[in-house]
Order: sequence, then C-alpha cells, then structure tokens
Amino acid sequence: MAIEFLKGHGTQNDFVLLPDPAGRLDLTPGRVAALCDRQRGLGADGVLRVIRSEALGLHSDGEWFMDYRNADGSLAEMCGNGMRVFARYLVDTGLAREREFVVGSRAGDKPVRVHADGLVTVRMGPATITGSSVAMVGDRNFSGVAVDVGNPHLVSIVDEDVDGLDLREQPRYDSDFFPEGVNLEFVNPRGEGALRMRVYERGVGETRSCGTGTVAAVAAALHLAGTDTGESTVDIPGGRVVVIMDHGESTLTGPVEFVARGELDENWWAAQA
Ligand SMILES: N[C@@H](CCC[C@H](N)C(=O)O)C(=O)O
Repeated sequence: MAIEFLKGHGTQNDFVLLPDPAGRLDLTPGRVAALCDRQRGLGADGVLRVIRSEALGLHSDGEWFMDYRNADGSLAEMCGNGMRVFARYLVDTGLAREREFVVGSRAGDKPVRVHADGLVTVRMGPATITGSSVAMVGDRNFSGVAVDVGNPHLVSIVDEDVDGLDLREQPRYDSDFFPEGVNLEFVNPRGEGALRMRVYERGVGETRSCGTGTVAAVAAALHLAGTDTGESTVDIPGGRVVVIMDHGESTLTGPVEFVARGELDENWWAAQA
C-alpha cells in the first residue's frame, strides 16, 4: 500500500501530514518519532493524520478529525498551528467543499475558516486560567500563569529579552501542578497589543511557533491586566499570528505553507514498527 505524505508548516511549526481517511495506517509512537526525526526521518515537530472522524471512532460533528501526535510519538489534545495546516489541506484538496467547517480534535470540535488569501482562522474555544506556577531555566525561576487551551501551558511574562534564554534543555516545572507535562512559554510585551514569545513544547522541544501557546500567552497577558478581552499580535521565531480573545473565547489567525508531497518508502515504514 502506497503511503502518501505532505510536509507543511504554520509559522514554521512544521508537520508531516498523513492522509489516511479510512484509518488503515498503523501509526505507532515509534513510527511517529521516526517520521519526525530530522536525521533518520522527514523531520517535523509533529504528525497530523487526516482521518474521517467515524474511522477513528471518536465523536465529532466534523467529517474530518485532526489526529495530532507530538514529535516524540505522544498524543496531545490540541495543536493550533496544526489545525490551520490541516484545514488548508482539506480545502486545497477539495476534501472540504466549503471554506468554513468544523474539524474534530481531542480537545473538541474546532470551527475553522480558510480565507481567500490562504490565511486560516481557528476558533480555539476557551483559554482558561488555572492558577500560577514556576518555570526554571538553568538556575533562574520565572513565575507564570497556568492556562488551559485544551492542552496545558505555563506562560511567564519576563523582563529580560526572551531571545537571550537558553532553551536547549527542557526547563523544569512543578510536575505536581502539571502531572501530564506542560508547554512553557516565555513572553516579552512589545507595547499595546503586541507580544514576542518563545516556547518549549511538551513532547517536542523548542519550536519556532505554537498556536495554542500564542493563545495562552495572550490570555495570560490580558489576565494580568485584569481582563479577558482583547487582541494581540504574537511574534514567534517563525513569523507572526493574531490572537483575539473575547470574554475568554479565543481565535487564532495565521499563514500556512506546503513544502513537499510524496510517498514513504514502504520498507522504511515497515522497519519502524
Ligand atoms: N504546536 C502546537 C501544540 C502541540 C501540542 C503540544 N506540544 C502539547 O503536547 O500539548 C500548537 O500549535 O498548538
């Protein structure tokens, strides 16, 4: 069986897409990790399996389900940039006949809109403040706001330039507070309605963008300013996205690009099981 793939990214958060409408692929954690490996695989921050909701057996009002996996093979509830790439793929290939539709995810159904200029908006749903905790980078502690965007985040708004932080190693965090792990965002305010962010993603490492992370960053910044409504650009190393918060409900808008498509080598795939 030929196994088709595409490579695409949203603000350089990059993904291997595996079109698998009927759910025939045996997508093991080992195969996901091998695909995402930048030396022995295609290289990516995660895998997006394009599968019909009914084939996955998970409830969704959407025909299609974003079956997202982190680069280490683990499952995550939601991926905002992945959802943008996924929605564009469905429209570009004609698998979605409208530009506005719903896609299933493990964090629930997400309404998406693919604009005529190729930008994609995702209604990400609630960004819920769940408390406060501390991230540790080297010997420094950064207090942060915990935010649930379907997946867990800890957002530290810091005075020093985030570009100077050493994020080669996983920052430490309170595993009692985050028993399932956490995505860690470090943020500099850049004036009214503008943030700069770096992120260390659970199950991946530092990435050049994280859609749920940008939503968490804006929710945290607004929370510290005493509100849950506002709009902000978020500059990440891979580009810029726009987040709108309306009484705690969020949307994420940004660009998508496809890079390549092809077929996996069947012998390589079989050897990764
Ligand atoms: N890059 C994603 C987030 C992917 C999931 C995350 N690593 C987790 O484990 O929660 C995004 O764009 O939101």
